[in-house]
Amino acid sequence: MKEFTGKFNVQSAEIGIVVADFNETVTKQLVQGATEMLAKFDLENVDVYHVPGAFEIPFMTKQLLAKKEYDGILTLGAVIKGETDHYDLICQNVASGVMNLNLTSNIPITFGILTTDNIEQAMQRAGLKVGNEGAITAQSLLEMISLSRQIN
Ligand SMILES: Nc1c(NC[C@H](O)[C@H](O)[C@H](O)CO)[nH]c(=O)[nH]c1=O
Ligand SMILES: CC(=O)[C@@H](O)COP(=O)(O)O
Repeated sequence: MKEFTGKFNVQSAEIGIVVADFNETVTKQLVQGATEMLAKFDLENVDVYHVPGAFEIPFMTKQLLAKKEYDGILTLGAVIKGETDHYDLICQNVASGVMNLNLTSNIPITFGILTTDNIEQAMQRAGLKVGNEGAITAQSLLEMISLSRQIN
């Protein structure tokens, strides 16, 4: 039996980050967590693209897939429930948009977009008690890049 894991052939990987500035108090922490994780693997040549909100993430990601040569793309955002069903529409469409791009591109795209009931839950997942989703998503991206390199 031959097993493949994503541990960790990521030398010189070119990474793009697409981050939504909506709920910036949270998302800037996600970017920090992600960039600190990437720096642990000496990956400091990271491009960060800021979009207004999570809904704009799939479009910007699609643009990067068409115009840049990244080894992987990281999407970061924080969608926090309000009084209306706007939250549900954004979450569903952004998640399916990112997944569709994953399935049609030849590089991995990871999903670091928080979808929470309130700001407290989001902050907990941006570096407080429950870890940093940006760091977690960055590590997942590196594993996928490494795995891709092993099979290509
Ligand atoms: N309410 C949140 C939004 N809303 C904005 C949308 O993402 C989008 O920018 C707007 O509808 C214009 O197209 N975005 C978030 O990232 N987080 C939210 O909680
Ligand atoms: C996720 C959202 O779009 C949400 O924050 C908007 O709030 P509301 O539903 O109260 O308009």
